[in-house]
Amino acid sequence: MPTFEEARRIILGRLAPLGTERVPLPDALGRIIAEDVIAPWDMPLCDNSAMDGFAVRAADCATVPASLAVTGYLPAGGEVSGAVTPGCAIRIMTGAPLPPGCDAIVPIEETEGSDERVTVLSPVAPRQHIRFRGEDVATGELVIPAGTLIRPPEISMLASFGKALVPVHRRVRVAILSTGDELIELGEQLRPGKIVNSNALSLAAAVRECGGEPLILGIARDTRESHQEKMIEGLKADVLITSAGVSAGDRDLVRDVLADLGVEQLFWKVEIKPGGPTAFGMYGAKPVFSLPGNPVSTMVTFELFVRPALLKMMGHRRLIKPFVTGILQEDARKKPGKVNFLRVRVVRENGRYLASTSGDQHTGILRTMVRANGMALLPKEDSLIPAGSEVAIHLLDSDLEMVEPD
Ligand SMILES: Nc1nc2c(c(=O)[nH]1)N[C@H]1C(S)=C(S)[C@@H](COP(=O)(O)OP(=O)(O)OC[C@H]3O[C@@H](n4cnc5c(N)ncnc54)[C@H](O)[C@@H]3O)O[C@H]1N2
Ligand code: MOO
Repeated sequence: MPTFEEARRIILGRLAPLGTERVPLPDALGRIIAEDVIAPWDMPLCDNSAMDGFAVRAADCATVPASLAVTGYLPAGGEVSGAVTPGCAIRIMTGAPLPPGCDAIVPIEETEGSDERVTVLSPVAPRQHIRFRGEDVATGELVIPAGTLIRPPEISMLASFGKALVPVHRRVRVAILSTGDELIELGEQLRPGKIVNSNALSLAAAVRECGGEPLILGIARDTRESHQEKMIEGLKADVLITSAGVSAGDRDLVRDVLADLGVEQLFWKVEIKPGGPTAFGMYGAKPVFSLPGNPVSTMVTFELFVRPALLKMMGHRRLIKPFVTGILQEDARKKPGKVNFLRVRVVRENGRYLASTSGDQHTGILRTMVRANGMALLPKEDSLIPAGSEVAIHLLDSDLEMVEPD
């Protein structure tokens, strides 16, 4: 039985980034850029003013106060019409192109005067408050290397260089199939023995959260025919995730039917709890994840196995959430033999992560997952991890690092 790290290596070893597409710039947020971006022109494109004030010749202001005649006005977006001549200044706004003849900008606060004449009050150094052509990026420079995650700053840079369409790795299309006769869909009348197909929705949300496109296939009933029909549909997507029907029950048909359809199983069962019965296979180049049905196990195994896989397929290089070291706040007990992921509530105090159990750790208890914002790794052979021990924790949400305003 593989450890969870071995299982993840098997999965990632089989996957490669999907192809690329060109998308409108506003839609590129969160995607991975697929080609290097080289600056097609200098940025800024011309020398311009960094301040609202006056374009001057520094030599004219060698001794202050210096009185100069105002001979023009250049707003941002304005066109240069005349030069700054000796003894003169041009009123200029931030971003306006520099008129010839000037070699410094004096901020308005350092002057006084009327529309016709200005008095410069403070000493002026040549080149002050000028943004020079190409000082940000020069033509031909590599500004965004392929493989970069597109965030608002990359959007800004791409927009500045006129890139209306951006080459990015494709979003992964992920088919989600729930299995089981006990399932009803959200909105249907609930009755004893039936449960809402919540896994389809939590999985779709998790897929969307990491940038993929979920395709919910609905419910396969506990017959081979129903499984087959839905799985054939699901295998048309880039990835198929099934939930439930993967342990030892007499109706656990998932692995059998997948095998009949030509999915090569690479592992079944991983040395973890929750999530032990997870299976993984490949259908050609397409990964197929068979996650256990308990909603908690479904979400934990998504985190450990599916998220890194989807990220890799979408061109990401950083695939795995890091562990932080936390301090366990109470004793934790487990059976030896498997790594356990303890659902924990983590708080940050004086730079340390303090982790308390979020409650009953049975896999059937969903509330404990809702309360958790981390998963603490309890080592395979331990049976008692005493309060005060250091544990490795995967943080599940970034909200933890935020603080409330005073
Ligand atoms: N004899 C054994 N029994 C079980 C084993 C085992 O090794 N031997 N493993 C247990 C473990 S661990 C888990 S986890 C579960 C996983 O079982 P399955 O993946 O086959 O899932 P089911 O038994 O069909 O369902 C488990 C549980 O989850 C509920 N469920 C299923 N689908 C959904 C859904 N779409 N949305 C919400 N909830 C769902 C289902 O009703 C069950 O309560 O097996 C143990 N048994
Ligand atoms: O894998 Mo099951 O999730 O241990 O309960």
